[in-house]
Amino acid sequence: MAILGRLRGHQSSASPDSLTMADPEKKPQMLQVGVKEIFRVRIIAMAIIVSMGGFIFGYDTGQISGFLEMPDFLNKFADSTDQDGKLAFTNSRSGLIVALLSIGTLVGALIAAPISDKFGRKYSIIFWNIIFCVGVIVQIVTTTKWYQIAIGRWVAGLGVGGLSVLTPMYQSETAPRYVRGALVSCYQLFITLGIFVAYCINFGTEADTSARAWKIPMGIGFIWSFLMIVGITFMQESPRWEYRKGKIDSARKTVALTYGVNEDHAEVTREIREIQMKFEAEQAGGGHHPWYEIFTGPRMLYRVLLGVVLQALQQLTGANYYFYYGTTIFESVGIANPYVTSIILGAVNFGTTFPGLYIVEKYGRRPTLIAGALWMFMCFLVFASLGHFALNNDDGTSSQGVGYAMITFACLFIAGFAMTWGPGIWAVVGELYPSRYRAKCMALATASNWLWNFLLSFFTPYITSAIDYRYGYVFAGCCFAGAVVVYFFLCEAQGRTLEEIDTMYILGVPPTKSKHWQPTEGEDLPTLDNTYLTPGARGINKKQEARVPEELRREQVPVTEADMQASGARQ
Ligand SMILES: OC[C@H]1O[C@](O)(CO)[C@@H](O)[C@@H]1O
Repeated sequence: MAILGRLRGHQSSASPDSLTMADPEKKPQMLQVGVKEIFRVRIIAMAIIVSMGGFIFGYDTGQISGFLEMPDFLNKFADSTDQDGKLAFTNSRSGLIVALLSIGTLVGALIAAPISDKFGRKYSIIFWNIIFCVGVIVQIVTTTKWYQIAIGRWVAGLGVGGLSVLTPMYQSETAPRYVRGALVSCYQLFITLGIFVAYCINFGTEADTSARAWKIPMGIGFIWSFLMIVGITFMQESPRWEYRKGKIDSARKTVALTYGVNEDHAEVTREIREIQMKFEAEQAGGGHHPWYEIFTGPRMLYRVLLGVVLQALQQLTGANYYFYYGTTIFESVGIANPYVTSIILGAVNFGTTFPGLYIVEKYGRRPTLIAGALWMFMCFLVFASLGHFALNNDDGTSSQGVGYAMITFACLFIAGFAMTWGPGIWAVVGELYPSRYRAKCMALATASNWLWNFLLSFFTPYITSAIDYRYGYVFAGCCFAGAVVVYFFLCEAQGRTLEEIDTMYILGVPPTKSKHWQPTEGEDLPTLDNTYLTPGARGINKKQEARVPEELRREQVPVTEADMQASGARQ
């Protein structure tokens, strides 16, 4: 309910008051946001269908640790034996099989932005799903070639990577503004659901020693892609993309549909006008914005680096240490059925992501991420110390009690991650950039997430062999670093419009003071990307204005009272 209140707060601070005060006769019909507006069929459908992109990501992540233990998979592809003479993978082979998906995702994420700008969000989503299916086919048709599995995982990874940029982007461009944050966070929720379902399926097929046992969970991957492709064909294209391509009527229709109102409703007029102004502002500067502006634009280098570092740190917290190697880790601490342990980890991850969606709205980005990082730091310290100092008895046998304690701390860690850094980083990175650079910057930051995902999954077997559970201290250090980075560099975005956030970065508002920073009068004009193009209109002082680059000041697109009245959106 508090989230609801907050949404209402956004709504009222953004518009209706000024509308009604200026012209009490002609009250524009701004939407009152309540439970009915939030839980509409179209919004739920968007949350489920489009978040399938996250599900596919999570399912693939969860599947692999099961494969590495599966008798039939080992029979066909293992290249070594363990101390007990049982078939096993060497570090390089298991590392490659696990990690190639991440390399593919990295490439997929990087090329997703230009493809989606050219062909649209909707068709790109279908395209990346098809690529994912091709990757699955390449893996499934082999019977003996381990490298075919590796190549297939790389191709499937391209699809997962493309979807990891497209899903949050489509959702944020299409969702009604009052549920945008929650919808984007559903992406992470579905990642965790995918991991959990994969663990359950791994468990279900564990006893199956038949020759094709491993192909069942892999083949099931098709189902999710199929559902997403079918579902998305019934959804509208992103109105922002359509507008840019000149399909203005269709864009208006989509906005009306997503808000559940008529096309002449003030909400629709306002949103279409904002899209229009943004577009015109870009055209005013010649419409050509070379890619390197993402580094040279106003405080863009700072923001690109921040996004890249935050996404890297989301991986360096060490969550995937558990998700990729969970079964292996818990077998080595003497837990009888590692599949059961994985299912517990997956369930904790999924279950605690729900409160995560609430927490990030209720307490704000900075406190959530800082507290989460410190909590994860503490959990890894204990986990690593237990593993290194207490796990083995003098006679070399594992102590089950210590093993259980380690699992408890692993669960506490995962709960902390799922409530904070899991969904939180996708949300804050999406808020860092002005619209015209968003796709490229998000692709770069997402690629950083995948790069570290790859590096960690590939090197983890080697590092664990070398330093055993002391590896946990490395993650603990990174979690601590995460708290420091957020404290010193991330501005509080809670309750702010994207334009305000942009202004805070451009003006260099100190992150520690950002929560209470108040733009001076004039702030309320819906100048969108022009935030930094219209410093005067925002009432910022001379010193602050001087920090806005000259050429951007010249690009100013005036927004007059008359303009707003004509649009019927604001007065
Ligand atoms: O929930 C855990 C999962 O979340 C991610 O960090 C993505 O946000 C994945 O890399 C990880 O497997």
